[in-house]
Amino acid sequence: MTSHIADVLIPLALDTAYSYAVPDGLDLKEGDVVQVPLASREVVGVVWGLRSGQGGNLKKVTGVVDAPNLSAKMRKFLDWIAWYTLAPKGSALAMGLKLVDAERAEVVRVGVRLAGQLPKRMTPARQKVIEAAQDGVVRLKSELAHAAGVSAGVVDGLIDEGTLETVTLLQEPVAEAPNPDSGSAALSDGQQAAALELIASMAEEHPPVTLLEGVTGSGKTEVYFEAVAQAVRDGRQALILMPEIALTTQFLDRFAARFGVKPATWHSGVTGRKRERLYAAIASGEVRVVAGARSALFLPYADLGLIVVDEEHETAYKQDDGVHYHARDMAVVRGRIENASVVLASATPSIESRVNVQRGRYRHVQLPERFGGRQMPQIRAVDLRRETIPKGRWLSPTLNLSIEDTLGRGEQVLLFLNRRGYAPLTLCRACAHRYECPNCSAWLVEHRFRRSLVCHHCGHVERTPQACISCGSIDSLVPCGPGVERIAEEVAEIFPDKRCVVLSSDMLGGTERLRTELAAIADGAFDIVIGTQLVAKGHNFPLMTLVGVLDADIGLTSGDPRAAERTFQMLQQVTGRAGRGEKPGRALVQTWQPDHPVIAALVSGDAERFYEEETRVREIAGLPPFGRLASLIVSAAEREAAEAHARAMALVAQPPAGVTVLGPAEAPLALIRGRYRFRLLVKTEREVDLQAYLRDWLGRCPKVRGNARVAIDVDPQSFL
Ligand SMILES: Nc1ncnc2c1ncn2[C@@H]1O[C@H](COP(=O)(O)OP(=O)(O)OP(=O)(O)O)[C@@H](O)[C@H]1O
Ligand SMILES: [Zn+2]
Repeated sequence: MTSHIADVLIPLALDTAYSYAVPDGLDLKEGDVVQVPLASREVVGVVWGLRSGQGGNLKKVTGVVDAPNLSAKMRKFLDWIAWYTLAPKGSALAMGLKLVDAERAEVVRVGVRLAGQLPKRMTPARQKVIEAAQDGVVRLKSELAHAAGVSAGVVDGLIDEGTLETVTLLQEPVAEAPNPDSGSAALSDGQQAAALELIASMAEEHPPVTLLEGVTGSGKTEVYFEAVAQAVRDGRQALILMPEIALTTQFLDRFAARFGVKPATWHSGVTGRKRERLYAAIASGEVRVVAGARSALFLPYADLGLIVVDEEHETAYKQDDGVHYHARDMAVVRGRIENASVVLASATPSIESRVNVQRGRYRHVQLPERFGGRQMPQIRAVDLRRETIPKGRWLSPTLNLSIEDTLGRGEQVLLFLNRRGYAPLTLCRACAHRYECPNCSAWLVEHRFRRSLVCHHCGHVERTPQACISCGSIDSLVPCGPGVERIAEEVAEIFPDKRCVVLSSDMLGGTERLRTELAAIADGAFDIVIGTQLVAKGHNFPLMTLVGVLDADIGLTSGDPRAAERTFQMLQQVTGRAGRGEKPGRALVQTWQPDHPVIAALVSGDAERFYEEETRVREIAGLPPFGRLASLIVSAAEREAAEAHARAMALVAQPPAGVTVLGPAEAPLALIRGRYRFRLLVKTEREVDLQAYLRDWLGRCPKVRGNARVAIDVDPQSFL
């Protein structure tokens, strides 16, 4: 008799599957979720492979867990991610395995209703229950007891007597079925043509990746909704990935207007039983459309026909801890494995996706105009070298005039500054002490409203002191530079009778409050909105006609190779919030460098010029997507340990032709959360197998000792 061996992958940072003997009589399939012994514990894992063999001295699989089987496609996807990111396979699995926790498994709900037969012995309490149940409605036992004003025992007694009968209550569906033909949108000709192109491509034998590029306010959402409708008609599932799913009330309403119901949503705020039921319903195919954050990419779809990546250029798609993956790129991989169409939507696509169009790897569908004949905003640079702004103020006279003018017409203004808090740096006027985070190499940011100094990297908070902690002087602290709170103060002084709101991700009241405020802005409840990048993305504020960018240069000076691209995208997005309603919009961009290519391209409205220039710069420098990058961060609690290990790694790098290894160098953020960081950067030509080189190199590296760690980031988006 041949017995079987199961190779079981365990969702821990382990790179190989462990072998177990399959006990007689246990019928296992690949992808089954099982329980196995590991060291002295029992853990859950997934059968990654099955083979015949004796396995005499192997430990045995304990049993099968009642959780959806992980399909071959899903396992292939997870293997691929582990290969690409160099993460342990078990860590990739951990992202894909959201187990049904047996202890919290849903209790079947039982209801009762009148069956007719009277009890042999009638009591006043029983009489009350029978009266309360007279209407024949099915109620939970506890509800009926409550309605009758008796204890649950009385209800139980009547069940035993046959007076009441029990009925298993149906669970509410996790998500209702979207109707693809519910509120068919009246698309513009341009939208119609774009939608048809997407739909046609879905029927191809190997569905392509399409870049859906449309200017801000062109109505991309309505276009990809048509592709979603097609997936639903085809009986397949659709996934819409979004960077800020928690703030998308407007989006959910638009979905409901088109499909009759809201989509299922998946993000970290969906917890407990809801999460488990959703997971199971996605695996069974019951849930047809999911709108979710990047983690929704790891759900076990039964038959995925379409993936939309909305705002595909967003940095929020990159996960920068644990498994370092980019959800946009992994969506393309998953689409290929599932034979699903992939639509990347953006008004400001990444250079990567643009180049993929040029290389013929992606299709290109464009919407060059705004929906409903609306005009793009007029954008002007305000040259800060020519403006006289009083010390401690940031709004230029030119901007102030425009604000006044706009408010005078009863329209809305957005002031954009991508800095949270009151001031990015605090120093002592007496001794020049600068307030710095004890755990990170970063200044503490003053949050005046909370009366505290906060580290934006590790969350360290201290109360803003009355006396300088260094020299003891009283009232000597000065804020340097502006954050949104400080701008709000200035605005309140200049426009005292206007309704003003500050929006940033650290707002008190959290997501719930943000949602309310965003809706209030759309309804015109505020005159002036001051916000960080949070307000720049995706929102539709119909009354907003003026956008003022307070400091367009902030992002341009960082050493990040993507600084220009990021700044361009951000400015294009935020200025794109102006003039989306009936009235035309304009934008004023305060800058010290009006001739900078990014600012010049923005003002001229010639995005093409920017893309061409930036693509050329990347090509000459051999930067992505013309070359490949990986960053290795070595960190440790002691600076010497981190540096020594990074140096030891560099010694055995042995880069072959086409590969350059730079560093180690102290990372720009040399200390985060009490860990010192050194960085090695690998740069290769495009044809080089980067992963193979990295594996080879890591194989030669000395073992990490103590608390040192090496984090590998393929295609890094952050260079801090
Ligand atoms: N076919 C349509 N019928 C009615 N309204 C539409 C239609 N298409 C778009 N709109 C409206 O036009 C506005 C802009 O659309 P949408 O938000 O989809 O633009 P977008 O291309 O996603 O822009 P951005 O990239 O700036 O977020 C919205 O208010 C939307 O409701
Ligand atoms: Zn810190």
